Amino acid sequence: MTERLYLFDTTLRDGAQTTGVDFTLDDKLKIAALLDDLGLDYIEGGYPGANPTDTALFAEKRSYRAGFTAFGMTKRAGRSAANDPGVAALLEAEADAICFVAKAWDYHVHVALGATLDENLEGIRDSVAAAKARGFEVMLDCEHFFDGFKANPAYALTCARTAFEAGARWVVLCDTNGGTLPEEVFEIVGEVARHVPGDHLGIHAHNDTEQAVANSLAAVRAGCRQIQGTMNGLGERCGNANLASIIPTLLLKTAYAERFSIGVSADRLTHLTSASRRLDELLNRSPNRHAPYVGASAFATKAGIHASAVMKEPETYEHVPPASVGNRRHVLVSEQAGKSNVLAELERVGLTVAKDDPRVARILDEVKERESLGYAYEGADASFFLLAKRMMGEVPVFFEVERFKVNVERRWNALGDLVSFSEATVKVKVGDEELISAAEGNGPINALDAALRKDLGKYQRFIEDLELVDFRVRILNGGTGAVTRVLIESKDGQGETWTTVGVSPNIIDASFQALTDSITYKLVKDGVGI
Ligand SMILES: CC(=O)SCCNC(=O)CCNC(=O)[C@H](O)C(C)(C)COP(=O)(O)OP(=O)(O)OC[C@H]1O[C@@H](n2cnc3c(N)ncnc32)[C@H](O)[C@@H]1OP(=O)(O)O
Ligand SMILES: CC(=O)C(=O)O
Repeated sequence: MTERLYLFDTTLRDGAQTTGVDFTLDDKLKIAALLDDLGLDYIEGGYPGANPTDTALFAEKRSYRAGFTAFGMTKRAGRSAANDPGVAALLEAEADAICFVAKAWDYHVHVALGATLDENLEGIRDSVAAAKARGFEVMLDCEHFFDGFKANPAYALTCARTAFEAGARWVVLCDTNGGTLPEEVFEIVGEVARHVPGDHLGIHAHNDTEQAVANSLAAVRAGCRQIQGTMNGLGERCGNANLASIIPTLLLKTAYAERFSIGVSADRLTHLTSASRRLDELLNRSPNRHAPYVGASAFATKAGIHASAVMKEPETYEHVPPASVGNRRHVLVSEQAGKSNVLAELERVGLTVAKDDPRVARILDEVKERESLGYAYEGADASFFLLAKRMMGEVPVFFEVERFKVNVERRWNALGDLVSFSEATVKVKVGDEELISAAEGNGPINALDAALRKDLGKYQRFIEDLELVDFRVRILNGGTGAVTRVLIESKDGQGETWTTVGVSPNIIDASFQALTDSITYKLVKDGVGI
């Protein structure tokens, strides 16, 4: 018989306190739908009354499987809950649950609130009771609980007990400053669980010593049955406990899976990677490649010795199957690679070659030689595909670039503003036909890209839907010997994306290589013949 653990997501509330993150109402609705789809038990939407977005979010009834939760402060000292505008906004919220925040550290009560310890307890008691009387499921976040417990255990415990006795379903112990260590969390939660039943206790851990996940798990082992966290670890300062790490750990690691059950099913777990990446996409943030479970590198193998074993049995270097979290295995080709990496990568890009085929060793040598010059194929699948296909003699010469020219000019315009213009000219040969195109752009690469894709003769119709979506530049070696690596991400109308690489001491030249590789890849992948 397993015990139920409840997952509480605060991406939309504590996650909104992340530097650089601003949610619109539409973002919040999309993210809430993603979280609900995963099977979380509670979604904390925000703080009604604090800002127009959150007020609008809670102005209408939202229908989620999860308990939709409004967050806010307990009543202020010197007034009743009924006369506190902040509490009133919460009581009016279209929500299933209310999560109050209250101080649990005597020092904070004195310094931050300027209230007495009893006034703070009264704030907890009256606010919880008022929300409970209105039919909400009520929770209380005990802010600074662990620091408060270390300073004055009796008072911190009294705060927790007061909330429980006033009717709070959950009393959440917060490591607000994020400096508590797992062994301390374990010990303190164990102590609290002797006064408030564990199935009413939650943990809210911040990541300031990078142990928010470990602290949450320690709290569970010590008795807490609700875990608060955020997707991708968003949150104030260094973030909150990352639910994208906690959820698979609870489901896939025997020590937890045998003891506990959660609302996320094994089937929903396979949506985790896409949920994590969609969140980043909505926030316009690059996904963390190295994120456990969901990162692009979480199941990537670079070292030749590892790749050789992974090709025989993936479990040799994987702690869980990548598909269980909706991620995938990736065997990279780099200068750390052996033939197994090349074979795996060839297979992944759809090229089947026998291990003893002499071309495999030649491709590996070429990759290593090029990586020593600054190329990186780990993130440039399409250029690797073309390199391998070219070495097999399977890439036709669709077009040859005879020359190109780029002009960048800065000048005053008629309105008296200083503006810059870029113009490019490209001369290509397609079969026997010579074509010259010119184009303007908002920068030299943009102009070059536009000129190159303006007229490719008989191939033009095949590249009309090609679009450049990202452009990344890295300077290698530094100093006078510096070379530039450019990675270009392209996309087409079929929704496919691919990345190509170019390297040169000259950034325009490196970009041009990546651009021409991108066009060639598009033609090859779409099976365009000569
Ligand atoms: C640990 C956490 O993450 S808690 C979540 C914190 N989140 C946020 O603060 C984001 C949203 N907050 C806001 O938009 C604003 O702070 C508001 C609307 C809530 C309040 O704004 P203001 O009324 O201008 O107050 P301000 O933000 O300057 O200060 C907070 C006030 O709340 C009081 N307060 C803080 N915590 C509590 C509490 N748990 N119970 C009662 N009062 C509290 C403080 O003493 C301070 O009061 P003071 O102005 O009389 O000194
Ligand atoms: C409530 C909360 O976010 C904290 O104490 O960190």
